[in-house]
Amino acid sequence: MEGVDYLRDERKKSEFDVEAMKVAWAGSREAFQVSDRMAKLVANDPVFEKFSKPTLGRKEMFKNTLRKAAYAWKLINDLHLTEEEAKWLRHYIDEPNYTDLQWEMFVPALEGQGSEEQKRKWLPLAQTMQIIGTYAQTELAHGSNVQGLETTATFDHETDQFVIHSPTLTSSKWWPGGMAKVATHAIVYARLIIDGHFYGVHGFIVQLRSLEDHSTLPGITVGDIGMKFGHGAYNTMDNGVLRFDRVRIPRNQMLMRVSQVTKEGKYVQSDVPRQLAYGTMVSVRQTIVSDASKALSRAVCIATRYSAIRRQFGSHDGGPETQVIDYKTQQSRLFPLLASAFAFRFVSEWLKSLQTDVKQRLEAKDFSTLPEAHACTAGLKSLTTAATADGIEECRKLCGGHGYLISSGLPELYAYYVPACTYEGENVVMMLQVARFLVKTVSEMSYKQPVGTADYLGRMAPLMHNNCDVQTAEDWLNPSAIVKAFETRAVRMIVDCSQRIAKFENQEEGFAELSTDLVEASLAHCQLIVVSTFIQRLKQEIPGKGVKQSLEVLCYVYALYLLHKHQGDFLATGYLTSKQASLANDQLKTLYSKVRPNAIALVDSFNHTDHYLSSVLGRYDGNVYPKLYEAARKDPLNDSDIADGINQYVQPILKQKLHLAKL
Ligand SMILES: CC/C=C\C/C=C\C/C=C\C/C=C\CC/C=C/C(=O)SCCNC(=O)CCNC(=O)[C@H](O)C(C)(C)COP(=O)(O)OP(=O)(O)OC[C@H]1O[C@@H](n2cnc3c(N)ncnc32)[C@H](O)[C@@H]1OP(=O)(O)O
Ligand SMILES: Cc1cc2nc3c(=O)[nH]c(=O)nc-3n(C[C@H](O)[C@H](O)[C@H](O)COP(=O)(O)OP(=O)(O)OC[C@H]3O[C@@H](n4cnc5c(N)ncnc54)[C@H](O)[C@@H]3O)c2cc1C
Repeated sequence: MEGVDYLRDERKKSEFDVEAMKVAWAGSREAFQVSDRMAKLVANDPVFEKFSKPTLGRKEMFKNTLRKAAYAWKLINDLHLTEEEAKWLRHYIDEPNYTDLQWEMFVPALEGQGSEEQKRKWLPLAQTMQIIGTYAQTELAHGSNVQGLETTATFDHETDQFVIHSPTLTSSKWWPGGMAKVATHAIVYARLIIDGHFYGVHGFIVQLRSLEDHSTLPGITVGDIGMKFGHGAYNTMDNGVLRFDRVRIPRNQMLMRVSQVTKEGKYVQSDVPRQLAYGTMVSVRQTIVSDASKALSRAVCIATRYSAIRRQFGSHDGGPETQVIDYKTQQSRLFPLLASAFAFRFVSEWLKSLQTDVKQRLEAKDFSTLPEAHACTAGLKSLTTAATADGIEECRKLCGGHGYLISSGLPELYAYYVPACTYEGENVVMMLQVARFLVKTVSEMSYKQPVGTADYLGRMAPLMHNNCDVQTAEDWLNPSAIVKAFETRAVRMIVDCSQRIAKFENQEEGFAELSTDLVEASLAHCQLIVVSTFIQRLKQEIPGKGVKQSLEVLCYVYALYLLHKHQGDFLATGYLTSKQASLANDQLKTLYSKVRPNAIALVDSFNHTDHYLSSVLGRYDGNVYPKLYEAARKDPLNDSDIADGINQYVQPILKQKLHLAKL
């Protein structure tokens, strides 16, 4: 039997309706149709071919990506694609480039932080790509600490302009995507100075390049920051360094939704919180959570299909060896990742709806849910990107030696994905933001009832004193037992930290001293959100034979896997006995055997095309070995029998050996 037959047999074992599961994964039939259409459009167009990428040099690779981005823009216009379709099209092209910054950061920054007048002027230009923008916040010496940025924007009364300046080497803008070679404009974050007084960091629209010939404008020095981790992965992007030598921009190019500077040089703070200036980061963090489920599902799809094809040991009387997916150890590494992909998918949908709600409230001048939205996006960004990056690497290992080949698709995916742990808020820094929110919520509870994702903190008394009543492994198949366990663990960890901080004379010092425990407490809170969201999603109608049941199994796998992984927390907080933790682990093993027959169908439900996966190991048809062989044959080193350099550097050594032998 060949890999093709193995996957065919696996698909026959499925206990649920795969087409219905595809819809559940996508969120709705319409969402499925849009993404499916765009995936096929990209996969079937030779312009978007990407197998040659690993063999290209940096310049060729960059140019190739520019060509694809230009072609994609033409398709978007020629085919009159909707915003949603265009987003999926860019996603499936699967090459980081300047358009990510244009659509995910530059346009949202104009939308979220521009005044109505500024939006009228700049948005049409950006939306039609008459200008190309980037988001220039991070500097050589400051990224996480936004208030520590050094670039200055000094108001000049006489000319009614701001003077944008890089006073030091360390103030050079460093990292912004698309900035080195493509962006014509940037939203530059700088310290606003009026009459020698500092008014905080604000965003300014600054033109970097001529719209006529693309040359850099006077006073601007811009370039690429150099090659990044992984060959093809993120090197299609021109992350840049940028310096300003007293560049002048009109006053009305400071983003003025949150605060304004008048012609007289007066600083006016609107009646909106200054944190709204960080709004672009909040909205991108939500997109990053959604992207995590896509990246993890991609790695899991490859590792699961290959695990069903790969056989090692266990052959008796010349029969076939055991499929590696049947090893319990393989299942215990793979199936929690499969479950996590679904969990992240559902939490990202929930986060999107939370954000829509916050946006509507902001328009009505209700800012009450802003801190919670910030904590949720920051925390879930951190949780999902960390788990996804680790998960991709685990999938690579699950594929044994072949996982190390570029043709497996996994090394490039990892290298492309791992910076998500750093950009848009370094993950530990983000978890500390969650901790601030939680500690503050606890400290305000005497006069303010916690709501939303923190409402369980308001049920502190019972949660602090109750004990788990699970007695059998079966008892763990109960959503309320699971939620109660996660709530209790989180509440006890948060309260413990809060009480210990309160003992410090200086609360900031206490927070810093306890920061490692606080990060763990924040993680417990965020895991509770993901687990609860999964459980809530299952309360909704989910059509299709066996779909809901399969998702229920995955939900339990996700929750009990976390419980097992963090059993130290659950035991230390005194809610569980070691016997109950061990029963959870027993149940987890039973659940793996329920996932097993459905594993291939579950990864088919992601609806990933072979083009998107770009993996010989993850091919839909399972024809792995012939295609691995074919891919290897295509390596440039195999172009000739005697490679360049052999005659020059190897033959002389061999000949020298002959000479020595004669002696
Ligand atoms: C191809 C890529 C693959 C996948 C990508 C997929 C999708 C993504 C799409 C596109 C992206 C493409 C490529 C990535 C490009 C990357 C871009 C970037 O990285 S841009 C730069 C991002 N930088 C950061 O995120 C910096 C992180 N730092 C901060 O956010 C803040 O400074 C920090 C939160 C650390 C706050 O520091 P602090 O000094 O404490 O804050 P401050 O005094 O300013 O504020 C205090 C007060 O405000 C609260 N607060 C902070 N932030 C927010 C917020 N955003 N909203 C609401 N409230 C906020 C803070 O908690 C505090 O509150 P309290 O006073 O304690 O109550
Ligand atoms: C691929 C990529 C693309 C990017 N694109 C852009 C872009 O388009 N525009 C842009 O402006 N920026 C961009 N960035 C920059 C990115 O946003 C920053 O790198 C990120 O915000 C982290 O900041 P940092 O580099 O200053 O890390 P640092 O803050 O210096 O982190 C270094 C270490 O210090 C720790 N640390 C920092 N502060 C604390 C604290 N208070 N408590 C405890 N530990 C702490 C961190 O946990 C980390 O371990 C990009 C970065 C990458 C990698």
